[in-house]
Order: sequence, then C-alpha cells, then structure tokens
Amino acid sequence: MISVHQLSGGYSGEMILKDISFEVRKGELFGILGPNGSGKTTLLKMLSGILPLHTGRILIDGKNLKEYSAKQLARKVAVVSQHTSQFFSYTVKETVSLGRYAHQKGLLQSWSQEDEKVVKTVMRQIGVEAFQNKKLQELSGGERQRVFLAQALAQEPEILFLDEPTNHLDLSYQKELLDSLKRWTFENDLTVVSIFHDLNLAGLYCDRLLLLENGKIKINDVPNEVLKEERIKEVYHTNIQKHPHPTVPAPQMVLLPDGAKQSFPFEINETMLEIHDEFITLKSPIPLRTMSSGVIGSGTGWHRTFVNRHVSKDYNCRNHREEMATYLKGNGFDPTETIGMMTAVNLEDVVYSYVDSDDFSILVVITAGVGNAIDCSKAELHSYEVVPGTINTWIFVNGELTEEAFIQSIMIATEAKTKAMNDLKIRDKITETIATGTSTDSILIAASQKGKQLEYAGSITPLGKLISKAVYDCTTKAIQKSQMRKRG
Ligand SMILES: Nc1ncnc2c1ncn2[C@@H]1O[C@H](COP(=O)(O)OP(=O)(O)OP(=O)(O)O)[C@@H](O)[C@H]1O
Repeated sequence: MISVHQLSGGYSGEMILKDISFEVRKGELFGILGPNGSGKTTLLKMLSGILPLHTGRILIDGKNLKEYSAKQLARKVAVVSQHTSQFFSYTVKETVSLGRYAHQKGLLQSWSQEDEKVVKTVMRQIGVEAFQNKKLQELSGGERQRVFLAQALAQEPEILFLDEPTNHLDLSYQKELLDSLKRWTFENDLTVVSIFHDLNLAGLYCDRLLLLENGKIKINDVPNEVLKEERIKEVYHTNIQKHPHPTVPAPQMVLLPDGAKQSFPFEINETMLEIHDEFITLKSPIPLRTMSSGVIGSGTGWHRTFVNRHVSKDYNCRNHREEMATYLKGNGFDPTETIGMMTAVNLEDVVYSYVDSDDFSILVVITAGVGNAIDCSKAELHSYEVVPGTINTWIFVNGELTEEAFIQSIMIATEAKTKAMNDLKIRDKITETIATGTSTDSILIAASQKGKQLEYAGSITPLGKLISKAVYDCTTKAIQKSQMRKRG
C-alpha cells in the first residue's frame, strides 16, 4: 500500500531523515516511534505530501506520491496532525463536514445525502455528536482532538496518518480511539500510520513498529521485537524495564524512577507480627514485592499488610473472596494493599522463625492444619470437596529477589513442607499413603527488594538453604502443635 524507498530530506538543505526505506501493508496499524527530534513528524509530513523529499520516492498503491493531484490524494489519504490550524470559530459539525470536500462533485460542490450520512456516522462513532453545534474554541483539547479525527474519517480515506492521536485524550478516550482505529483497520481495511510517544499503547495496538533514531531506522518489526528492554534503554537514554502485559501477549515498558532502589533502614522481623485470636497480621512500613496464592492479593504485586485469618471449621467457602474483602475492610485493612489467607487452625499454634545470613535475612511464619492432608500423587481418588485443614506459609525476605528467585523460593518451600509431612508420617486419610500437602495450602513470598541481590533460591543457594531449613522446622513444629491440640 505504502512503499518508501531510500528517502532522505529535511529543512533548508539540512538532512533530518537519512536513507529511509520501509513498506506498510493494507489494513495495518503501523506505529512510528522515536525520541524527541528523531524525525517522526518530518517523516509523516513527507508521507502525507506536505514536505518535499530531497531524494528517494514514496509510492502509494504503486503510484508516486508526486503524481497525485491534491483532490486525488485527499480521497486516499487523511491526516490528523498535532497543530491543526483550523478556524476555531467553526462549529464541530462544520469542521467535520470539511472532510467531505474531496468527495463533492461539480463546480457548485453541492452537499449530498451521502455527505450528510457519513458526517453523522463518524460524529457518532467518534463521540462528538453531542456537541456538534458548539464552536471549536469552546471545546477542551481532547474534544477538539476527536473532532479533527472525525473530520479525517469523514474523508473516508484508505490511509490515515496520525501524529500522536492520543495526546490530550484521557484514559478512556485513548482506549476508545485506539480500539476504533484497530476495528477500522480490519473491518474497513483502513491503513493507519501513526506516531506514538507512548510505547505501551504502541505495543498493545500496532501490528508493526518503526523505531527512528537520529533520522535513521533503528528497527522495523513486530512490537515484541522492537520493544526490547536494552534497545529502548539505548535509544531513549533512560532506565526502563520490560514486563509482559498481564492479560494480552504484548510488551509493556515501565519507567524506573531515580531513587526507587534507595535503601531504607528497616527490616521485616518477628517484632512486627501481631497475633490475635481472630487473625495474625504483619504490617510492613514499605510495600513489599509479593508473589502469593492468598484469597486476597494473589499473583504478583506490592503489598504492605498481611493477614492470616482464623475461620471456623464450618466456614462456608462459597463467595469466600468477597466475604474476605468485606471482613478485611471491617477490620480496618485496605484489601488493595493486603494479602489475606484463611485457616481453621487455632492461631496460638503459629510457629515463626527469623534467621539471618551474612547480608540478608528471612522471617518464616506458618500455621499448619493437616485434617485435609492429601497425597498429590493419588489426588484423583479424592472428590472436590473443600475441608478445613490448611498449611499457610509466609516467607518474608529482607533482600532483593529476581523473578527466578521468587519462583524458586516457592518451589523450595513446598519441598520443605512436603519433607516435614513425610518425616511426621502425615497420612492421606483416603489413600492411607504419606501426604504431600493439603488441598488448600497457601503460600506467600514477600521481599523488601532492598539490600542484597538474591538471584537464585535453589536448595543449595544461601537463600534456598535458609528458606528450606526454616520452613521445614516451622512446618514440623506447627503440625505437631495442631496435632497435640486435637488430641487434647
Ligand atoms: N520547520 C522546521 N524547520 C527546520 N527544522 C525543523 C522543522 N521542523 C522540525 N525541524 C527539526 O527536525 C528535527 C526532527 O524534528 P521532528 O519534528 O521531525 O522530530 P520528532 O521525532 O517528531 O520530534 P518530537 O517527538 O519532539 O515531536 C528536529 O531537530 C527539529 O528541530
């Protein structure tokens, strides 16, 4: 659809763009990225015929851009630029109607029913219909932005060039606009070439990205290839981290503010634990990086409050998430900052242990009921029935863990728990074989992310050794305590 061959050019003899070649396919949403001054707007101006090229050529549908008349080009291409010099005394509807110019026929340029229909449709789709009789000068920046987009779409172009379309738009309109653009690309085969400053939006919505650096193409590829952490750090000269989007397979870049890793003189230890009849809690002075399977706060995140709540043996487990959130709120905990677990174990039987190594330390807190112990290798012999009897394991680490270390911590803690059950000969009541856990066990790893960097937590690493010993010892004692209570 668009072919750019060895394009070079700029302003007053100064070459801003140097030897640019790429192609955009029909129906693609194609993003142009690059730091300030890298030449994005200059490229868009050349693509839309506003700025002449010095050397090279641009073909649209195989025909050289230079050979299109203004009206022919306006039927194919619409442009929404950053600084649209429109007459602000026009109304919204008049402004959108200007987009129909290229479709009007004859000397008198009469307004047809088709023109009216198209204008009304795009005004509705873009959400500017409600203020169609207002003057542009009476609108907010975001509303005006949408009017110019509606004007471009009223042109019914095959290609849309956009300079930062989401600038001025609030979150919901950013999403709505990009969702609509994406829909138009596959429903109407509209080709969209757009400049983006927001790498995350570009990564979420674009089919391909072209990254410019000092007027040259750094890379032109699919978002996952272009948005590589090292490349973005190098081109934008800033510290970022790449993460997967939580629900769709798109890369997301997060900024790392200076000072984020500054040390703060504190340490999680047993003095922060509060043990009540109804719950055990630990409140951290700073949010901790967490990975957990808690009823509340599961997955990965940052949390500063941890609650292990006692529930009766006949607690109704339906809607337990909602019920737990209400419970936490009722007790003054903020569910968004809290990881919450439940147990039917008497909380007096909690066992905890603070242990330190040369330059990091851990606190392990365990409640263990084994009435529901299961041999996981024979789990298929069990019906799906949630019975009280749970081992809740909390591991706090005063240190900085990698993602790998988080996962290995969970593995090693599970191995240690299973070994404790094995040594205590805890049996699965149905299979009568040695149990490996209970069916509702929960785990939390919470790290301060300050101090010593702990890359691994396998069984023979310093962190792995500390976790496995502490979890083994605490689980053993906690099971023994709850068994003694049962026996009376
Ligand atoms: N009209 C102009 N006359 C002369 N030089 C210009 C003109 N417009 C832009 N430039 C120069 O061209 C270079 C590239 O500018 P351009 O606007 O294309 O960058 P950009 O990547 O779009 O930047 P930004 O992200 O800041 O919008 C800059 O050094 C700029 O100063």
